[in-house]
Amino acid sequence: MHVVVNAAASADGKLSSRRREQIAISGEADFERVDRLRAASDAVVVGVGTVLADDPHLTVKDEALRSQRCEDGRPANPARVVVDSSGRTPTDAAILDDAATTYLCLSEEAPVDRRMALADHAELVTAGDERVDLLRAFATLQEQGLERIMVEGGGELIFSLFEAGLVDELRLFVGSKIIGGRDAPTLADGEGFVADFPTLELADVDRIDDGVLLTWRVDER
Ligand SMILES: NC(=O)C1=CN([C@@H]2O[C@H](COP(=O)(O)OP(=O)(O)OC[C@H]3O[C@@H](n4cnc5c(N)ncnc54)[C@H](OP(=O)(O)O)[C@@H]3O)[C@@H](O)[C@H]2O)C=CC1
Ligand SMILES: Nc1nc(O)c(N)c(N[C@@H]2O[C@H](COP(=O)(O)O)[C@@H](O)[C@H]2O)n1
Repeated sequence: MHVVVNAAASADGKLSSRRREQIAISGEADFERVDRLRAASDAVVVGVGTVLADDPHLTVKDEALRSQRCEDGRPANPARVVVDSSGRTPTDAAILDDAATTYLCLSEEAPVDRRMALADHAELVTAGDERVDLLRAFATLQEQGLERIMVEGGGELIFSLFEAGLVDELRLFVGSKIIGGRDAPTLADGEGFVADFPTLELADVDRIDDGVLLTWRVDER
């Protein structure tokens, strides 16, 4: 399995505002790059915080890229995955439509009524007692044949994936906006590290529009 975290941060390092509303940090060229990365992936992963904030669809937008996937014998869109301990994903969320298979990674905490409501819309994976055990959940995804994984956020999930040692690569677009706010989400939120900080090796720097795409490989821990 190869896990790529892709996100867009403002010049001051925020993924969105303190209102946790979706903000277009990427410009047209970067959104096209993100679309190509989605098209090259077997699954696109987000945390339930992103589903509740953004109601994302997480499909490939370019029809030519979807057609190419079909010609290659793959589904038109990659699978979608939500990390959602207690099954808070609304049943009318865009991510649960018929455009792609969706996996909901739950923990044992998820109430039976939520499981029953969601089972009609998604494949349910249970891993972990309270929060989702990411190592076990990702192992189950791999058993389903999902090898090329793209994670789109948000900051809580990205921190936990670094903590679990699951990230192989980080692609961060830094855009030309200042968002500010001490409570605005950043790339890696959660508890934060105080020692054993994950370290990165810079692989590429590309200018895109008025921003910069930084590609790092994550060192083994
Ligand atoms: N600019 C960008 O590229 C992007 C920006 N965003 C922005 O980020 C914000 C949302 O991010 P955020 O609030 O951090 O939410 P996340 O999308 O990171 O989801 C976090 C939630 O996932 C659930 N979860 C379950 N298991 C785990 C685990 N092991 N580790 C971490 N989380 C777990 C938790 O909810 P529970 O306990 O209920 O399971 C947790 O609160 C929005 O404002 C959105 O717009 C999002 C993506 C990309
Ligand atoms: N790459 C990128 N740049 C930005 O500026 C963004 N705001 C995001 N957000 C992510 O994209 C998801 C929306 O996907 P759909 O268009 O609905 O398919 C959103 O939920 C964030 O994960 N990404």
